[in-house]
Amino acid sequence: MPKSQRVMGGDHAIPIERKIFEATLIKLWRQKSNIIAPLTQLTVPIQMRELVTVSAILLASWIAKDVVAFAPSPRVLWKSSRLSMSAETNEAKVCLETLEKRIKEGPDSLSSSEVSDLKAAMLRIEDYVDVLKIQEDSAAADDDDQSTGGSLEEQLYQAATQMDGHAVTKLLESGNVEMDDDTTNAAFWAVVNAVDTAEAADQPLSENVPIMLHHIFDADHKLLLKREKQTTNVTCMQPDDSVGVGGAARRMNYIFDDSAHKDLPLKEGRCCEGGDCCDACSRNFFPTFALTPESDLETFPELASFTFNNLEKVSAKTILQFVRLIERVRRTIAHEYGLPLSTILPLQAYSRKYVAGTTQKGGGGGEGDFVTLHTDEATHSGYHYSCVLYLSTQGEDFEGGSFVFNDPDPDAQTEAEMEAQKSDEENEALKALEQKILNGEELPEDDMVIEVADEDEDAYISLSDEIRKAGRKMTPFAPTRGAAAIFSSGWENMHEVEKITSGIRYAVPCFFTTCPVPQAHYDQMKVGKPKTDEDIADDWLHLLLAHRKEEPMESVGRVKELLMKWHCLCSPLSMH
Ligand SMILES: O=C(O)CCC(=O)C(=O)O
Ligand SMILES: [Fe+2]
Repeated sequence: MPKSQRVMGGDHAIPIERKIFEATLIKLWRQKSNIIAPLTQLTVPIQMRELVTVSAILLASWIAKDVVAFAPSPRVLWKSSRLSMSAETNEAKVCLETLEKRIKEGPDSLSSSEVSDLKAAMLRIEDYVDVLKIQEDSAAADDDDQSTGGSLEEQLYQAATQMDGHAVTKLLESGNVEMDDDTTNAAFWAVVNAVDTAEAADQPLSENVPIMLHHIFDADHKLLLKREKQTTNVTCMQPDDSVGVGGAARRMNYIFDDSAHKDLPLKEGRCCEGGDCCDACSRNFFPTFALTPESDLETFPELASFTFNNLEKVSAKTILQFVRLIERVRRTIAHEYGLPLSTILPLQAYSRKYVAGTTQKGGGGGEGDFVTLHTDEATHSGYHYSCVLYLSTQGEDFEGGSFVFNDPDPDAQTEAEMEAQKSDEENEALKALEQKILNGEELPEDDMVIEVADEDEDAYISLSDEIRKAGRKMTPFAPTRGAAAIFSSGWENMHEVEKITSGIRYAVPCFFTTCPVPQAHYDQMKVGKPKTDEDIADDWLHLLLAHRKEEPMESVGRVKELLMKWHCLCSPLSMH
């Protein structure tokens, strides 16, 4: 029987208007952005019963959450979209009736027993879903999909949500259809579900996981190209080691105190030690690098403190989301700087928490309320391209804390010029005075005061700030959640983070290198570069997704391997 007939069987029609649900869902969507991701699945045409069942689960979880914490896992959502039995739909109907009451009569209209009934019904719906049956259904439906699959967009959406990597590849290769935001998002949650299911069953990951991830990463980058971007081209700079004692010290690899950073003698050109950078440098701002639900700390709580070194308690959805964002940055760098994707690897990426009133512990990622002026490539010679992705919004989550590019001010006078100007002005004034005296003019009292500089008494600026900003041109950028700055890591892009005066600021700095990994390093690995999609799936599992407790040395080894194999994990075999 074709799948569409099976699903649409009229006997179990549910007497609830689709449009009521759509309206309610849109309302909820606005109110609760943390459930937006699964909801976006509903904007494409889907079967009435699927819609009703998914709606019931989403709404029920939303209501139950107001009373007790309860949320359906993405796995349940995914499975629920495949329900086709009358029993489940009856449960869904009961849920919906209770929900309708709640929607009509307001949040307090449900008694606690109705809430527990609702929760019990939810659990029963979950129980009805039989993984094996779903697999059989989708296998049986495969052929039917070919003939009755609807528009290409619908077919793509179906294939993506069913984790049918090969069907997605075929449709995309036809060149007649692309993954839009909804399909990409649905595909992402389908992957999360597949990973969670495999983990629960202690099964290896299917080859469809990397295949779908490659398509998601491709789509993410194409979709980003349509969003706003502001680019400023800048001249690449590097330290000029031929100058002075500082240069001699740098030639000996002596590391300088940061307070001297802005005074480093520089020359034009890219340093890019050991790598292969583009010889043009720039700064790029993307106000919506990540969409709101993608950087939501309620949906992805572990994004706030993410490090590849400790994934033991991090959910697969957050790990996948973090990787997805970092890969979006990597692809953007390749695109912006015209570099082959395979030549760019992440060297470091983590979440950084800034707390007002704290001091930074150590140079790296500890808490603190500011970051002193620095150049990323000076911090690590392998950092060639940088990105900071923001998870908080200035003015909402914290005050202060602007990201600032700090450049020499071309219009600023040097100290010698300032002195010369001062004495010129003094001389002029003296000459004028002399002339007046020679002319026998009477001198008003004011003329006895020689005005040499404008002093604005009101504009108070601390001495340390005055020194910090003297002769510098500051270009501040106000962080907002989901925004990102991507820039070349050289001395042309010296930057700092201004002191945060209140609140907490979360950011994800990530640094990329163009230094090639020597083949010998791959050869030393227990499992070398992946050769098949199954190999890539195994690498995903072992390097990122298998939750385990590790000794520090184990995790260092794993992260090193992860970063070296990043390109292999995140791009299809044909691009390795
Ligand atoms: O948090 C920021 O805005 C910038 C952080 C930064 O510059 C760094 O980690 O190198
Ligand atoms: Fe930095």
